[in-house]
Amino acid sequence: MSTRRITVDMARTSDVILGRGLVQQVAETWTRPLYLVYDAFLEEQAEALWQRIPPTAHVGRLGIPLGESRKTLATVESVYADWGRHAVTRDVHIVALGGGVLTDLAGYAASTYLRGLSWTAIPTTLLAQVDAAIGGKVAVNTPWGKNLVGSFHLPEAVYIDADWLNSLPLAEWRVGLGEIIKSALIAGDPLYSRLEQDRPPLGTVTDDWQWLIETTATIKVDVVNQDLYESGPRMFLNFGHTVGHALERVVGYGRIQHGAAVAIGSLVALILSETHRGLDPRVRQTVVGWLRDWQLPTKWPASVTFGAIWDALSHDKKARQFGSQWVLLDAVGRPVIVRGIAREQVQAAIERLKDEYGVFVLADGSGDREATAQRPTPDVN
Ligand SMILES: O=C(O)C(=O)C[C@@H](O)[C@H](O)[C@H](O)COP(=O)(O)O
Repeated sequence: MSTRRITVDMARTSDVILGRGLVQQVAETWTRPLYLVYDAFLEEQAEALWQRIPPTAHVGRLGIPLGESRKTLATVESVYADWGRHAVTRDVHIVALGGGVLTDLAGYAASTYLRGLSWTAIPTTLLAQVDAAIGGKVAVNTPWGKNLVGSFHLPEAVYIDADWLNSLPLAEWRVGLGEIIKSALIAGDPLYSRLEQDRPPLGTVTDDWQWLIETTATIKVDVVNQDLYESGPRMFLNFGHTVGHALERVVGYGRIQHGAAVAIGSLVALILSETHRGLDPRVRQTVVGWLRDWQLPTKWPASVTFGAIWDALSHDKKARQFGSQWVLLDAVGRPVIVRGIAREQVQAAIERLKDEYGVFVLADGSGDREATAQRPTPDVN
């Protein structure tokens, strides 16, 4: 029998557009039917944005109270229900306004409703601007693991306006720092050397911050361009997240900030990089200095046992039937995927972290309420 191969080959693009004040300008030009999903804590800003969109484009809007603990399928269902009420059809474009939790959740709802609606992300937190909103990974958490139910659904556009960050509480700036540090470690210079020279204070958007945001976003775009579906180099973006996500699951979603969990996870990955790949220990010293400067943790949460972490690691999305895979470093800018790290070796790395930096008691209220504490942004009116 002769065989024939015909191939579906579809190019997909996703524009990341950076600039101050750009969202307000662009909203006035939106004419197709639009539905706005936003973090309920951004009610005032969402109202201002809605007023800028021509009324003929208005289909509906929904503010959802969010936080990592509400990034669930139940919340997605409440979004579907509202889309059903508004008779959302395939030509309706979804606009998602908020932090990483909101863009992950709204993007996931958009990827599944009517088998996929087009969407645009307007990230309003540092985490979302440098990482979460870029690259089309959309997901919700399950009791078994972080972001376990999700898909790859590229937003048509991501509008990164750093002015949103001027109203962000310091704790929420810190949530995003873990991703900037991760990007510096996997991509190296110029980001790494810039952070070595200077770590700008949190709280106000300056030219230094604009540079850090644009550079980190560009690193992410470059990696996603090589490997949208994470079968290779995109795994590097998960540096520090293997143990980070396990910590979030073990202590309970929203009970530890994502940035704090990634900071601790990055130190474990650096220790393993030293023992398994010969990474220069001075890299870890440098990173510990950055974490201390920016008041991110270096210690291990006292209540978290190794057994619980090990169980949680089995749900890491990089794991395969043959076992776990880790993102480690041969050197700054030279990440590598490593298989076959034994339980005792992971345990030894965590014990070493505890010995060298100590443990801390996770206080109530140290959790992640990304975006929820954001105050009205003066420039959206
Ligand atoms: O976009 C990616 O790819 C990343 O891995 C970026 C991570 O920083 C981000 O937290 C992502 O959501 C984690 O991906 P996951 O597949 O482990 O859920």
